[in-house]
Amino acid sequence: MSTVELSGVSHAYGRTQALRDVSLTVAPGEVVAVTGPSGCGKSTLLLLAAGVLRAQSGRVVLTGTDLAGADEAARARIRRRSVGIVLQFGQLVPDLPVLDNVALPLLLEGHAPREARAAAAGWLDRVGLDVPPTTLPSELSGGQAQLAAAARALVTGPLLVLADEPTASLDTATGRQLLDLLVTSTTAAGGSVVLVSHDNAVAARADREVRLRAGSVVHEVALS
Ligand SMILES: Nc1ncnc2c1ncn2[C@@H]1O[C@H](COP(=O)(O)OP(=O)(O)OP(=O)(O)O)[C@@H](O)[C@H]1O
Repeated sequence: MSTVELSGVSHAYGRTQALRDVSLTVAPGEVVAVTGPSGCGKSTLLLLAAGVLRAQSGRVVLTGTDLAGADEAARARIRRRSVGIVLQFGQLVPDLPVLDNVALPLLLEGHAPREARAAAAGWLDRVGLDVPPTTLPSELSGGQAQLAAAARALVTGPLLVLADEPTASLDTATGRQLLDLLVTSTTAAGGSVVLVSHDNAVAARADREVRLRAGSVVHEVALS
């Protein structure tokens, strides 16, 4: 079973056709880089794969479930269980201390608060975010927020990590370390990673590169 499979997916925002007839299958353990110029549809592809956006045509099957037949609550459940998402600007819950932000996916899955916070503290440590656990997202730098978002994405041990420019706000060395952690911790457990990036160093970390232009796949190349 593929981790995620998009078949002939198209998506428009009003009159802007963001994706046209895109197909992409990501196998267990595979790392795929989605590249291409600004506005070519990379983020839209990621949001469709996560079931955040609903495909207007075509099919998205996420960890064996056809999302077309899943309502918003069911899609949120699959996402919580199987997907870790790192977006460009962290997108943490503003009112929650950073430790609770990272623990949140486990708390929503019914884990005991103590256990969830201990796991969250472990991931904050692994991503290298050294701030007091009561720090609020507004007190973090952009790079620190990105590290916290990565910890939150990894805390559940997801089958699929979707990362949109995950190293954009980080210095080169920290970015490389975070990328290594995202890839090795996910693939070691048989999970897959889809990385959206402009950065060639990020794309080079993938097994396969899928290049988009104006909403279509224009190039696909195996990197290793
Ligand atoms: N919420 C939205 N409402 C309207 N148009 C949108 C929305 N999100 C994206 N678009 C448009 O859809 C197209 C694809 O956008 P998308 O964000 O997927 O591209 P991208 O490749 O991720 O860009 P970037 O590299 O700049 O982040 C663009 O033309 C963009 O302007």
